[in-house]
Amino acid sequence: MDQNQLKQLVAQQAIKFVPDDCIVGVGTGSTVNFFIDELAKIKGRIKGAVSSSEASTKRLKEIGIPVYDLNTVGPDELPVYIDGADEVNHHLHMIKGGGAALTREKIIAAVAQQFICIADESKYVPVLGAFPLPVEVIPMARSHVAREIVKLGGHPEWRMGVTTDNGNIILDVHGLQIAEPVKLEQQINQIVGVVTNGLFAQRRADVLLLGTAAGVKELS
Ligand SMILES: O=C[C@H](O)[C@H](O)[C@H](O)COP(=O)(O)O
Repeated sequence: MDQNQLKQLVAQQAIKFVPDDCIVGVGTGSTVNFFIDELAKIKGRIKGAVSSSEASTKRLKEIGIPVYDLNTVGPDELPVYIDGADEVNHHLHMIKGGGAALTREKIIAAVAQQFICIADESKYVPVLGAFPLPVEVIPMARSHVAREIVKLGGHPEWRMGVTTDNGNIILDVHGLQIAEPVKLEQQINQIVGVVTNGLFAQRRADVLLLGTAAGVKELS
């Protein structure tokens, strides 16, 4: 099976976590795009979605799924958030933000009762950090944040030409072997000018659906 087939497989499995009549949290990325295709097949049994990016919102609307403003949706109405990851470890800590949607993703993940991560097996790693850690930064703070990240041992690189849905820039931090994800997530978020970073460790996934050649493995 190729990578896209594995992504489709986990997207199909994720549907079983979507209760009837609910509002479902929808992430961003190529794996989630397969999930949106699956949602199209069951759209009659859900109320709608909240979305973590303009790109996912557009896809959801195209297939006729109503997209709610998160401010009008409480945790009781949001049983599940489904999203991909760039890397995930056995604690279900993740690196996210390869598609620059990390901040809205983290906000929806904070509200949802359950976070289901869907990923193909290439994303499953023993130690996070080979994938450069995305950090969303207020544009005027770019150089300051970059200098502070160097003090933490990282090598930040400005993702040129990319503006997030929130009007900010992304620094991709190379060279980190992330032994303590919760601590590093906090340290980077404390730098003035950082909106948030792509470590999802304080709020990790509750369930990982991992697409492998032998089928979908469920870890929790
Ligand atoms: O900003 C993007 C998100 O965090 C994605 O969920 C992540 O990059 C994984 O995307 P993909 O499913 O395309 O590998």
